[in-house]
Amino acid sequence: MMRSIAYLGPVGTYAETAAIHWARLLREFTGQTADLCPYPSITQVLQATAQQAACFSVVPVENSIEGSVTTTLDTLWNMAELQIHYALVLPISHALISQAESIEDIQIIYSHPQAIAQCQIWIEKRLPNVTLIPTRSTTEALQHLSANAPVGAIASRRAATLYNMPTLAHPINDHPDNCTRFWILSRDVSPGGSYTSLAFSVPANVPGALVRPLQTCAQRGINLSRIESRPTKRSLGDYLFFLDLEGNVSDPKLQEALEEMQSITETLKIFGSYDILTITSEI
Ligand SMILES: O=C(O)C(=O)C[C@]1(C(=O)O)C=C[C@@H](O)C=C1
Repeated sequence: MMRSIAYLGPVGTYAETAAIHWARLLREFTGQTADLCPYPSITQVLQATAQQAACFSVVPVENSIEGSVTTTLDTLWNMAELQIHYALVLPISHALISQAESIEDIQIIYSHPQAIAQCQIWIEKRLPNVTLIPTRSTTEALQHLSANAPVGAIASRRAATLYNMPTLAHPINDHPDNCTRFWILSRDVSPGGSYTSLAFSVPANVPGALVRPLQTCAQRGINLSRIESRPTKRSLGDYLFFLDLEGNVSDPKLQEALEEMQSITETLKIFGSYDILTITSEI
């Protein structure tokens, strides 16, 4: 059966690279083939699977330099249907792409805010007066390039090749080991694995409101590998908490912790248990 994988497009994004790797892994694991469907925003990528237009959504969730991709976390919180099947960690290496004669000629740089943030020090040093304009993806930025305008885009070298555009500098990310974690989500129950992700809101902003849910894990020796807070958007100072735990939902210890957590949180959403794969091969 042909399946479809939704990703943040257009063709040439880092999310597409993650989706291509996922299509390969899916073929290896299950023998199933999949076609790739680009969407213009992360929200639409997630909605595609929630609304059954796609079987999987591939979305960035965290970057080693810039931290969380907040659109992914905020959209998932409002979407009960999706479960994480795998996490893929990909190396991210940015290029400055432009038809300008030299780097110093560039007056405007377009890119995805995450990519701009990952190259802040380089931009400050080489182009301190440049105007930075956010786009919905790194390859969307390439659409603004022109031979007659002093503009540049930050995207991958793969994107530069695909769109036949010159690379003026590479790599320009501020840290060489830059990598982004992507989640592969589906409506099906997650397969299980070494990590469990969840999010909760707390009943009231009172002492212990956060510590009590965390203690359910600490008391059972369950390691917390990540915690992130996001505003509930209900009122200032009111937060949701996203946790990654080491362990599988089916572990009795984790089951007990989650049952207790359920009783002391306002809303608890469990996004499933999955394994993390680090991708080093090129596509
Ligand atoms: O714009 C892209 O190419 C994306 O795939 C999005 C995205 C992100 O949102 O984090 C993915 C990886 C990089 O961290 C930069 C941008």
